[in-house]
Amino acid sequence: MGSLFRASKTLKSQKYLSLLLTFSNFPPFASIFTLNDSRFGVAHDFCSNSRQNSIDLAQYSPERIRNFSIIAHVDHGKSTLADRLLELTGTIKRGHGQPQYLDKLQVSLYWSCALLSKVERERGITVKAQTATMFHKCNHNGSNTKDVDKAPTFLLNLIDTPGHVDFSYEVSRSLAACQGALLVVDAVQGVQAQTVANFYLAFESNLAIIPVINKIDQPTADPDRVKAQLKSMFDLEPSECLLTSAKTGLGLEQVLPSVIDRIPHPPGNTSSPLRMLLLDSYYDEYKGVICHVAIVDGMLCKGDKISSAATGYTYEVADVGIMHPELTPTGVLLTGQVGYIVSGMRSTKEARVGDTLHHNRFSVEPLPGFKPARHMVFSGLYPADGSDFEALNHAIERLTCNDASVSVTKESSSALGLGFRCGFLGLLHMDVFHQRLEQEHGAHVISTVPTVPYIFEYSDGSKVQVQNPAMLPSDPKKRVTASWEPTVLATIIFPSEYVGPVITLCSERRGQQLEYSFMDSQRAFMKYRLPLREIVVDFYNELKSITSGYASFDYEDSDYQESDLVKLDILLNGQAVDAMSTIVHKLKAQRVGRELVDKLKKFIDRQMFEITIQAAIGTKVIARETISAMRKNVLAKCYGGDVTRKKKLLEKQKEGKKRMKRIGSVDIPQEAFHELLKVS
Ligand SMILES: Nc1nc2c(ncn2[C@@H]2O[C@H](COP(=O)(O)OP(=O)(O)OP(=O)(O)O)[C@@H](O)[C@H]2O)c(=O)[nH]1
Repeated sequence: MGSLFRASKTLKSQKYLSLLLTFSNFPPFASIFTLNDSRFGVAHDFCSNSRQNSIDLAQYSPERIRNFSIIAHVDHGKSTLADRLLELTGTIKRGHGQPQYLDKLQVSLYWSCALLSKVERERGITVKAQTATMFHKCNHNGSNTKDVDKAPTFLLNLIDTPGHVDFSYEVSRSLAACQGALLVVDAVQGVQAQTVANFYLAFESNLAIIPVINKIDQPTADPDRVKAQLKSMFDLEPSECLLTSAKTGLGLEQVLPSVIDRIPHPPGNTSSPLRMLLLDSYYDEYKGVICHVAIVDGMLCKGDKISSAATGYTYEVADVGIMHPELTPTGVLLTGQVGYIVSGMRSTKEARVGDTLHHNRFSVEPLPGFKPARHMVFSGLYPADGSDFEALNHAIERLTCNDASVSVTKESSSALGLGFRCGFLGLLHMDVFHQRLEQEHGAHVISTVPTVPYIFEYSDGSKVQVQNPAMLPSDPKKRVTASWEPTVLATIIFPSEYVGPVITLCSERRGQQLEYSFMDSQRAFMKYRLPLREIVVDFYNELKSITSGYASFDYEDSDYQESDLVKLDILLNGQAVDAMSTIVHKLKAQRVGRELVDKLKKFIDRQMFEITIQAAIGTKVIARETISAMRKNVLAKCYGGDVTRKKKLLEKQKEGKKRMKRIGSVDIPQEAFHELLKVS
């Protein structure tokens, strides 16, 4: 056997060796790493790359690995806590001068991510989940030891998650690589809507949950109240709660020992053929596509040939390593470890999140993937100047390289020319995408009223999903016989004194109350089924404003419900502007039509001819406004003189204006489109 090992020093011979191992009784080499420590040095020869690197991952058998995530409601302090843990383990320097390291992880290396991170910092939110590997010396029972040298070192993979509801998809994919989660709750605000949503995501994924009550340094912090809430809502024991201040560092020393003690190690099988889960990917100018992966079974070495279970494509691993916190090559990744690979994929579209990658010489049972991202909001994006179409096309391609959750198809509008129909995870996601288009690519875009995916049934029995109001047929023979709209299950938590206004708001938005209770004497908890269309535009802002900013809100997709939907057209001088059409509930059509017409009147400048603005359902006009024409004083040069001459001049002007109205096109400023986005 020894000679067999020696013969396998090069990567080339590895291929033959693995074949030999498959047909012999020898355990495949991955198992050697964990079964017998004394053999590590020998086994290393299989993956000669691992020796070239300063970090030797062979020391970290699954028992010495913990993969965990930090989940919390927005702003409860996940990123700050993550930063402190990175500092505590020496992964980053204390006072590195960049607040929230995980949010800006790739700034120095990857310009495209840097700008995403700029958006994140400007808005103070996490958009993209990030991973960092840390090393921490600790006793097996989780106690920090005084005799540091004797304690084993653990490899900890920390996955930061976004807090905003739009990105709960990111949260669920981060959780797939974890065995435990720190559930961070603000000691002042207590349990909020996303705390509930994230708790259930983690609970359903069978993760060990460690409650962390953060911000205890705040003068109004009330950790006992939060402990009681956690007990009553999630049955989490008060004695299990950690009390911390990520800002001052208070209580942080208990966090990592608790992670090691309470979170199980990754369960994978070291001796099985390689199975790794593709968690995320992004495009780098120099290296190409970089994939974040979790090794579930077996091991991966640089130079290995791998295949995708989803696409069947084969790749050669050109680089492999961990995020420590920048990309750090290790040449190898072993069972239970989380890291990155560079494998020559041409575009992130080949890197399907949730895909199983395996050695191409073995066929394996694919791992359960994630739910694919569901696009909740669709909007048309058009270049403000039609000639910039190619530039916008290029900009969108570049952006979607790093954000595979945006769907893009080309479309054209008679009013705006060629453009794109894009699907987003939510309104914030759409906003962030716009902001990036403008900031990173200097693109000036006009976006159309956001819409949700409706389903329509026609008189000929066909059923179609409609993401663009312009897709509804104008052919009167093809009548709509039934329509359905997507709904969400919304969780709203707010101070009890605002119960009245919240119920009013939800009923105005056609909500159906499912649950209503009090978490404690101060906070109410409600569950509503709401049409998605009603929350994509301005619901959250309005909820915040009626509750003085204290309400929190989260939602999950639910079923489609039958609904009486109509297409509302906007006509300028009798011509429908397709880019301004929208689909609304019949009961709301009158109000929305009136609002749209009023808004447009404010934003369209007076022109040399009269402009009529109408809102119509089919041929029935339901709202109308007129912008009077600018009048040129054609009589300016007539001093006194014959009255018939003046009359003649005025008649001529009237004729000219008639012609203009007919042939003149109305200039619609960009702001008019932006204002329309806010009408719900
Ligand atoms: N007083 C106090 N402030 C804190 C503490 N932890 C975080 N903060 C502040 O709370 C704010 C939000 O912190 P973040 O770490 O960005 O919160 P987050 O949960 O990561 O937010 P998202 O990334 O948007 O999901 C920041 O202004 C932090 O400085 C703490 O322990 N005490």
